[in-house]
Order: sequence, then structure tokens, then C-alpha cells
Amino acid sequence: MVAISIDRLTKSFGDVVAVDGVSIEVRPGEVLALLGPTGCGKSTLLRLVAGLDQPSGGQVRIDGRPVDQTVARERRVALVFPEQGLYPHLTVEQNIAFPLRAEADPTVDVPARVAEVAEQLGVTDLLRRRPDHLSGGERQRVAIARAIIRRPYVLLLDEPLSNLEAGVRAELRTEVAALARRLAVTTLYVTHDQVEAMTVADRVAVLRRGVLQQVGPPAQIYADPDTLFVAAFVGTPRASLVQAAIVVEGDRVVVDFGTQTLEFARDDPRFASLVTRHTERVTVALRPEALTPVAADTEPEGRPVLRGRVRLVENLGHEAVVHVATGAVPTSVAESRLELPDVGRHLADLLTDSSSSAASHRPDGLPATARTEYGFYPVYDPELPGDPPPAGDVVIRVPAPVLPRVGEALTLAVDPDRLLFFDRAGDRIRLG
Ligand SMILES: Nc1ncnc2c1ncn2[C@@H]1O[C@H](COP(=O)(O)OP(=O)(O)OP(=O)(O)O)[C@@H](O)[C@H]1O
Repeated sequence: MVAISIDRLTKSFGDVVAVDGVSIEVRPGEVLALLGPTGCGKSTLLRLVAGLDQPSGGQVRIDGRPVDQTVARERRVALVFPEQGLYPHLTVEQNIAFPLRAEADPTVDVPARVAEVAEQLGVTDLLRRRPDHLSGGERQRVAIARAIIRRPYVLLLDEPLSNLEAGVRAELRTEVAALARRLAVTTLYVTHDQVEAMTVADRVAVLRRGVLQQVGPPAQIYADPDTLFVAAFVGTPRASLVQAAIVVEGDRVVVDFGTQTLEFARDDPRFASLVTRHTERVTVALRPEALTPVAADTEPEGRPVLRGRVRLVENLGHEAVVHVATGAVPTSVAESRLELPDVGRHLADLLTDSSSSAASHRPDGLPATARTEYGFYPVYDPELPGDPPPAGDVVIRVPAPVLPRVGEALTLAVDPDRLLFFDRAGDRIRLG
């Protein structure tokens, strides 16, 4: 069963392709988050489903029926924006009732329905107030109540919590998710906030420049990203992205970071997909849980190590986020650059620089990226705009109370099964 079928949907505005051949199927009652940076086409996609815009190509089907010829009002969808146009001169009760009154269906008991949705949204005590006497969170509850009063088949939420202060947002996002499930209403939830997407949704669809990158349950999007963009965009703290070359030598596969290497047995079936990539340039995404501090002189069984020095300790109370300079060179996407819609360069160029002489471009002040015996000079391209990336930091989490100090040497055991490799186009190289 499919509630919303989005089939090769495209929308162009002049030269801008806001939505580029996106196909997604949303199941009945499912909450699907559309996640991506600003300008990636989330709102446009939502507007196409709502019928507020016409697609340049492709089709939307709601409950099995194509809706190309169906105007927004008749699509049984309700749309909630962050800037809620609640009518200031009407009470909460009148605002919530408004869509029903406008419909004037004599079979509907309007007061009973208002009481029901007010109860569901926890705004029963506010019914006599006017919108300017409500907090931002209360206004948003009223807006959602108004949206669901017509019992829509599909609920479309466009950054519904973006104007709210962090505490209220956290509270409301769990409520909204619980409500959508209780009502069993199929919901598309647009957000640029990955934490919001991961906590609210049954599945998350990640968009980049109008192109769908991946759709899957939050845990899968996090642990098994299809693209470097997804790996970089999802996760707090973000994954550390570092350049490496793959070298196959004798009975070993070497992941060469320039100053350090990780080595694996060539005949280990997990690394078969690396064996075929001798001399290839890759990006390795290291999530904090792939790295565990160990005593300096240990060689943990089956786990190679990276060594580094603590550069920064962000103490969060229960744990610290620790930045460790390893001398590796970050993939030259500051992640923020990946998020911009109009970088104007192919992702592959942003990820690694292919010219072997480019090491001479290395500006002063960046880590010495000593040549290893495998001859890999990681490259930082100073021509790219933006701040230089932090010097080869990898980020780990350390539980309180014993925290490392800035300048301290750390040895990090690497969990091979949690390493994420990406080719020059930003596509995942899956290990066996
Ligand atoms: N009516 C329009 N005319 C021209 N270009 C548009 C129009 N609407 C959107 N765009 C462009 O389409 C692209 C996608 O915009 P969209 O609003 O869908 O992105 P978004 O992911 O929702 O971003 P945000 O989170 O900032 O709202 C952007 O480059 C935007 O400038």
C-alpha cells in the first residue's frame, strides 16, 4: 500500500532545477522527513505534493490516484508553515473551526470536532484566547489543530518548529510525531535540522540540490549512508572526513592518510572492495564511535590505531567532544560547502584534488602532511573559498569524568567495521 507516490518529479524555475527527478513512496500512516540544507528543494517538493505548484515533469499520486488535475483544496492535504497565518481577530476556537465553517458541511458537528482536536493538541484551555496572547509553541499547536480539523489524508509540515526556541522545539517535535502516529495520518515533514528529522520520522529522505540522496529509517541513514553528503550531513557531532589513498602491497591493504596508515589483511573478505582500488584516492568518514581511546602502548587485537594530540575539548557535562589532530588532511569540503546549493564545482573536485603536484600549493600553517612510504601527499586546495578546514582533526566522544587535556597524546583504536569509505564522486565504497 502506498499513500503518496512521488514519481520522477521535477520542477525547474528557469535555470534552477529545484527538484530533480525525485521518486519516493510514502506508506499510509508513515511520517517521512524531507531533510536537506537550505535550497535543496524540500519546500518545492512539498508544494508540488500540496498542489500549490505544477511540476515540470513526473507525477504525484495520492492514495493511488494521480492528482495532476486536482486542485490543492481537493487533494485532502493540509499544509502547515512556520509562519502561521492565524487570524488575529479570531479566537483560538474560531481559528481551529475556520476550515470547517468555510466548508459549511451540515453533517459535521463543528464544536465537537474542535473540542476533539483541541484535546489532541493540548490547547483546550486556550480556546477563548486570541493568537497574540499565545506563546510561539501554543500558536504552532493551534495551527496544527486547524490543519487536521478537516481530517486530511496527508499532513504536510514545512519546518513547523523552526521559529520556536530550542526547548519548545524539542518538546513539540516528539508531540507532533506522537500525534501523527495516533491520527495515523500520512505525514511529510520538511526540516533542515537533522536531529529533528531523526527523532520525528519513521524514514528520512535526504535531498541535495534537488536530487534524492537516500531514503531510509533514521538508524540506517546514520550508520549506512549511501553518499558522502549523507555521511557528512547526518550525525552530531559530525563525522570526520579525511583524505586517504588505498595501497595494496603484499598481503596488506593500506589506507594511507599521508602521516599515518591503517593496515588490514588483504585476504580479509571485508576489504575485498578496497583491494580492487589500488592507488585510488578516497575519503574516509570517521564517526566518533569508530574511534576508542586506548592506552598508548597497546595494539588492540584486530584493530589498527591512529595517533594524535588533543586540540580541543568541548565539555558537555556528561561527556566531552574531543578534537584530536592526527595530521591527516580533511577532505576539502568544509561540510558547510557541501551544503551550499551553488558551489559550481563537481563534488569530486571538492572532495579530493587529483593533481599530484598540488602538494606544493599547501599553504603555510596547515599540518605537515609528511609523505608516507606509499607516496601519498594529501592535498588541501587553498583556491577553494571559505576558512581552511581544522588541521586533520578527528572527533571522538569521551564520557565524563576523566577527560583528556589539550595537548595530550592519544592513541585511538579504529573499529574497521565502522569505517565509511567514499570514492571521488562521493559514492559509498561498501566493505564486505
Ligand atoms: N518561485 C521560485 N522561483 C525561482 N526559484 C525558486 C522558486 N522557489 C524556489 N526556488 C529555488 O529553488 C531551489 C529550491 O528551493 P526550496 O525553497 O524548495 O528549498 P528548501 O530546501 O525548502 O530551502 P529552505 O530550507 O531554505 O526553505 C532554490 O534554489 C530556490 O532559490
